[in-house]
Amino acid sequence: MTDIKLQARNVDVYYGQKKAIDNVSIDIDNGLVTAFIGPSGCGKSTFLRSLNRMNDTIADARVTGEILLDGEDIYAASMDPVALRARVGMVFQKPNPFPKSIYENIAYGPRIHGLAQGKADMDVIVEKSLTQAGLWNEVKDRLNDPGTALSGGQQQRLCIARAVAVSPEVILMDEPCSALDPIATARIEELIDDLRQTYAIVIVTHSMQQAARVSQRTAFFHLGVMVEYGETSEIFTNPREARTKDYITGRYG
Ligand SMILES: Nc1ncnc2c1ncn2[C@@H]1O[C@H](COP(=O)(O)OP(=O)(O)OP(=O)(O)O)[C@@H](O)[C@H]1O
Repeated sequence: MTDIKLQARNVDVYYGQKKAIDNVSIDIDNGLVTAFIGPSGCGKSTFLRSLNRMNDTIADARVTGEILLDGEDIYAASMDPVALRARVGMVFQKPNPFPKSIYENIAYGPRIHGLAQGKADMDVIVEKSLTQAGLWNEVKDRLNDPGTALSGGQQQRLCIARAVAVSPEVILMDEPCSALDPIATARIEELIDDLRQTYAIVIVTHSMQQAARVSQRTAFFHLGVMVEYGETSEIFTNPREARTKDYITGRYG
């Protein structure tokens, strides 16, 4: 049985006159990792950003169609984009900790969203978030050190801890390992598998191997169109569309 978290219906995304996403409809399930793959410039990141209205921050970007979170239209006038981005969190390509302490990196979001009753409560949230991101043991004795002093892989786990600290429902990841070495990448991939028990996860990746390792569903994009979407194992072993097959067999990319 599927448990749909996000539904996109006939979504187009424009940058000025240019259409970057053309009529994409997709259901994204709870409890699963969904990977977006496709050649550079096919619109993966653009579509990902439409799922939590990050495109609102780009001056000439425009989204049409419908995106529903638990059946609720995220582009409705009544939807507060800041509250939405707490529910649908995002982790970026390059780790981007705030220039603050490790503790403050985590505490910032819960504080602005009023999620902690006091210091003791905040300490619990900080510990829980860092534990979920697999970072607690490495940083528990230096919570006042700057987040930027951590290694790249640790910084990315700090950013994941920051996203989970506000109790999101969905986590969007835009090539979260592209700046990391193979060992740090493996840790993030393990973490993604743990996190999917709690959050719906959508990951954009350049790496087909990574998509095959971490995801249960894969959507293949090409030239702004979602060509094919299905079970990851099917997409990689038995794609329906010739364009998918050409991509996964390395004919272009
Ligand atoms: N801020 C922007 N303004 C104008 N055009 C943009 C903007 N961002 C992306 N585009 C264009 O939209 C198209 C889709 O880009 P997007 O970054 O979403 O693709 P992508 O599949 O994520 O690519 P990559 O894998 O290289 O990151 C491209 O033609 C790109 O040039």
